[in-house]
Amino acid sequence: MTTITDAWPDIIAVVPAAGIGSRMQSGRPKQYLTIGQSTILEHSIASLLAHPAINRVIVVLSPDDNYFQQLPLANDSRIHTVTGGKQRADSVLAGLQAVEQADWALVHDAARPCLAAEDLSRLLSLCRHSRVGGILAAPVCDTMKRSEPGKDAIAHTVEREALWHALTPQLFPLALLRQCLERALHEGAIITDEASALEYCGYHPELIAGRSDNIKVTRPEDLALAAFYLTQRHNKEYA
Ligand SMILES: Nc1ccn([C@@H]2O[C@H](COP(=O)(O)OP(=O)(O)OP(=O)(O)O)[C@@H](O)[C@H]2O)c(=O)n1
Ligand SMILES: C[C@](O)(CO)[C@H](O)COP(=O)(O)O
Repeated sequence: MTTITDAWPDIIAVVPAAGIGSRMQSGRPKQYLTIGQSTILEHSIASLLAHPAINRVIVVLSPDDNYFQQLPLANDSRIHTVTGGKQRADSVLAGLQAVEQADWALVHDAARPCLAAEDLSRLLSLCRHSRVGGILAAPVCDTMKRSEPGKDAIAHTVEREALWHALTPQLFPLALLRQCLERALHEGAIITDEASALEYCGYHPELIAGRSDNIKVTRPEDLALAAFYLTQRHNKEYA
């Protein structure tokens, strides 16, 4: 039986999908490349809508996007679209500013199609006890080097204890995230994920250890890896 305490707060998902995927070197924006019968964007959104707490998604599109309207998603009443901006953070803020009412904002890259249900569930549990929110992240396993400025030469090794790869989704109180992003961008801060906007404003978001196969499809070799992970996950053949 579902009691009041089991009810989820009002969560809006925002999916930044307005990039051009230049590092992918493909003929179309990478979020519209296909794995199996679906685009990377569709896989990413499906992983969110598979959770009972997520029933509203704002997809942030490039003003030049000619692909989204061709997808079945375009007719899904749970999904709305807005136009993005020059940088990822501008696109995320555009999505957040289009939200009239929600308690929490869950931001997930369109380019991360391999999100596991158990990781999403563990991240979402933050909204039952956290006041700041947090992110999925994977502990660094390789030795990390910093290069000499402008040279492919090692300056020094970076201590990897307590070093994490930030992933998405990232989950924050909507009002707090919107306020921090607006301030950080207005003040010219370099913001590459939502957590960095909160850090800029003095907050310390929680880290939720997530699977390292929640990859962001960024370079050409990532597409086959994402297909492998999705095949493994769904025991289906994604040709
Ligand atoms: N102005 C931008 C830039 C990026 N993104 C989205 O943010 C996510 C992560 O960004 P990234 O992997 O850098 O995507 P691109 O910017 O498209 O890739 P590249 O930097 O190679 O051009 C992607 O889903 C991308 O579509 C966005 O919504 N708006
Ligand atoms: C948000 C992110 O995926 C966390 O690692 C990453 O910062 C996106 O960076 P990008 O250069 O916009 O892909």
